[in-house]
Amino acid sequence: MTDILQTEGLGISFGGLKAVSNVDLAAKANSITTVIGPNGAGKTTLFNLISGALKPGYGRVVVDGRDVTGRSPAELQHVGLARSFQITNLFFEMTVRENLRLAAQRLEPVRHMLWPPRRTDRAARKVAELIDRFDLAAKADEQVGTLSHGEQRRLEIAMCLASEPRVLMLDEPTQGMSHSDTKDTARMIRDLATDVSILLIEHDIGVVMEISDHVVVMHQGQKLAEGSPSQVRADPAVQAAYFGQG
Ligand SMILES: Nc1ncnc2c1ncn2[C@@H]1O[C@H](COP(=O)(O)OP(=O)(O)OP(=O)(O)O)[C@@H](O)[C@H]1O
Repeated sequence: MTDILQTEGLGISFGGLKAVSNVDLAAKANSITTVIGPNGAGKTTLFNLISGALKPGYGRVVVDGRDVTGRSPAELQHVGLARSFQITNLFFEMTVRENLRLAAQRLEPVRHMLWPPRRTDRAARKVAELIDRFDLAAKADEQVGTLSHGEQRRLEIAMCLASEPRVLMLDEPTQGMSHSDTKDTARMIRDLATDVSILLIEHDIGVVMEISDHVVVMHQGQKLAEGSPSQVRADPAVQAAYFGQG
């Protein structure tokens, strides 16, 4: 399998703090790569560096063989990298279908936007597919503000997929969810990896162990270990830095 996303010696410091220090990461196509680590380990900062929210101090970000270091989130969307910002991208007074329709809009060639009879085809198909895939049919015409927290989180992920990215970054997708919503969301994320490569930050170790193909452990800004879920779990350095905490 080829690497769809790589970081090479990536890092940034805030004053004297090495928040992310010289991190090499490689995510395989159509797999789930999960970044774990204790609070303050540098996971979110690493995501910010990859997704263009922060400019790296040094190092490179490569998506599908292209150097995209320092590009803006909008530019990265064009090379197929999308990041879910939890529920902050949702329009709460619009329906689920309308939210998805807006997110799918960029699938339409510009000439179709100017020619109404052809306009809806591809985006409408995508919206229908996402409603089905994310179990949102019963809520499709409800205002987003009336949905449960778990449904809103699922919709946010669905909206990221509307633009058909090749890499999807999810930052703690099960945070604040009930046990049953967590299980459903984990299953959906696992299913998604058949068509999109997923880079995940996840605190729920049960979810990490169940759905990850590859786990990268961060500690004090550095990559401490990586491997399969069971390899990482058995690593004494990881146990001391992370699992040993609980
Ligand atoms: N903009 C910033 N300015 C200064 N320090 C920062 C900034 N962003 C993050 N940090 C610091 O960098 C370190 C790494 O933070 P980061 O949020 O990346 O960790 P994390 O692993 O995502 O933690 P958590 O699991 O608690 O979300 C922390 O010490 C944090 O205080």
